[in-house]
Amino acid sequence: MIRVRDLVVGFNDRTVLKGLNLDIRRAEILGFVGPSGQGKSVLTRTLLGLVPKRSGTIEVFGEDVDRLTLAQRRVIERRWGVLFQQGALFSALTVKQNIQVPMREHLNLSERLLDEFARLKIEMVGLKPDAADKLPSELSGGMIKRAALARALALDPEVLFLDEPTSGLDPIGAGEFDELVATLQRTLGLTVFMVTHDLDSLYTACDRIAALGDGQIIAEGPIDAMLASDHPWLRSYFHGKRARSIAVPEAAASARGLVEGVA
Ligand SMILES: Nc1ncnc2c1ncn2[C@@H]1O[C@H](COP(=O)(O)OP(=O)(O)OP(=O)(O)O)[C@@H](O)[C@H]1O
Repeated sequence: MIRVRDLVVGFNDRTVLKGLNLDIRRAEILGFVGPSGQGKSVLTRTLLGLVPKRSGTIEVFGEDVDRLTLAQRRVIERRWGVLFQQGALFSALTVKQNIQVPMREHLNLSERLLDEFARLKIEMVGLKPDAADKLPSELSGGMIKRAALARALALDPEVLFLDEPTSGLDPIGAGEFDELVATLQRTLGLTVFMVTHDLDSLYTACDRIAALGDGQIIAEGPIDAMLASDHPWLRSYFHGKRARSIAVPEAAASARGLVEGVA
């Protein structure tokens, strides 16, 4: 779906991505991890064409992005949806109006259809219908994320880019959001690229994980491959103190389930 080869991206005298290779496969949820400040957001923004690359190739839907005309580029932009880290809803617009922004930009629809489609997206992300006319300031953190997701889905994208979608949510809210993304991915056949620091998301929602370190992919594969890696950062990330509280060994987890079940 997306193929990145030898990608180099930098700012002034700092090179952030140093010959990075990555494939995002159709209909998978790919989790993207790595230490802070390594360039996860920079990669996302480069894939979206918001940051220029120094060299390398990016193919999206089989097309080399360097060879696209402006019109072709706009067609591709309609095929992806984006949810940035800072929610980024327009604060002066209601949820419905926010969702309709990309629709108005790319489609020529009647007001009646715009309302109908917005209503549908609101329902898809599990918000109540009355959320439509609320302003972002009237919503909880979890509802804002859902509204931003509804806007990312506005044009029925094939690929969804999520930059730390669960940051700022409590564990229950984060878990519910992961479940929502996984359900939407399955029912709509979406391809999802998700930058995350959330270990729970990696365990429960992601089909594959790619880890960034020193400007390149240091490991790529299902969670088991991450757990087996002996790269120092991956070891401390997946086997550290925080990780151990989540990655309960299976036997212990089922035993605990039994005990809780009895109680
Ligand atoms: N527009 C820019 N101009 C100059 N430097 C930038 C720009 N955007 C990002 N950088 C730098 O690139 C590096 C990577 O930043 P990026 O935000 O991608 O990290 P990250 O891996 O997403 O971190 P985090 O996990 O903390 O969000 C940082 O050192 C950042 O300062």
